[in-house]
Amino acid sequence: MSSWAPHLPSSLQPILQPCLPELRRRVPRPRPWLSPRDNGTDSVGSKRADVKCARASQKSPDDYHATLRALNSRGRKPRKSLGQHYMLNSEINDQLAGAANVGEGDVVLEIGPGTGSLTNVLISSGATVLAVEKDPYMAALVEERFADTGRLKVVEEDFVKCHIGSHISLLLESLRDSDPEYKFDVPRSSFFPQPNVDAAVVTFKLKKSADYPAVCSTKSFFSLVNSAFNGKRKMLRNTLQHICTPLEIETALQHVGLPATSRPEELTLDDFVKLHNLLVRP
Ligand SMILES: C[S@@+](CC[C@H](N)C(=O)[O-])C[C@H]1O[C@@H](n2cnc3c(N)ncnc32)[C@H](O)[C@@H]1O
Repeated sequence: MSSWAPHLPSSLQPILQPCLPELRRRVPRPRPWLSPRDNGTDSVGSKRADVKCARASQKSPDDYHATLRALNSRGRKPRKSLGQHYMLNSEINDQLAGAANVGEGDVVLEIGPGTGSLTNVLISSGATVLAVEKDPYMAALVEERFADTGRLKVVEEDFVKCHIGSHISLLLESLRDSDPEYKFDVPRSSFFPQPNVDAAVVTFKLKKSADYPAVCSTKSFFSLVNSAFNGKRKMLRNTLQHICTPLEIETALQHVGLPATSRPEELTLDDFVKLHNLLVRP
């Protein structure tokens, strides 16, 4: 029998590829969606009909009452410490899945599924979802909700600390200088409980290594940029003192054609690359 090889979205391939052995172990091979007329064939036509059937059976509104019912069923109240603001607008979840171009056969990593409102849309789009949820009550709730689909594996862990997280940190490195594309606003009234700010959806495209600026060490480059922005609005000659002396920083800034009093928000990516290559020896 051939091993299960889910189609990975191209942007996630470099990241999820190393996780595939683990995904194969943890996520069961998706069960076929059985429609009443299903005759066991695996033709494209029957697959489409099956997905349609799954969509119809999966769709239930994740509105205010359903969310409250789900939380009450576990005796839970939203926890501020876990940022638990649940999405009440299924149209926004549809738009989210659309913005990420999620389709049949994709494998999606969802961090913090909560009650599963977005999970519902992802699974209905034909994706297999690997969800990492820190709250054990929500992990159990979402696992049960989609148990019969065979398309969800829940890992009850803190994403920041879990094994898959270490692979994804590579992804985040690639996103750091990748241009985000603004998609749409999500008003605060779409969430329960309502947060104090509105949200926005942005997409990122991973850069290929060839697109990266030529720095002698990616690690030390990101470390320098992080230190610079940690002291937001502070002069670089003060925030980078753990790398070299204020005089050396001022001299390097002048070499790049910048004032000795420069602050991080005044530098372009190219300026940071030049500054790094002057200050950090390989
Ligand atoms: C803002 S809610 C979003 C829930 C769901 N996606 C929705 O739109 O309704 C955030 C979810 O992430 C979970 N969460 C928070 N921090 C987490 C972490 N470090 N690792 C995994 N899950 C986390 C919370 O328990 C919660 O279920």
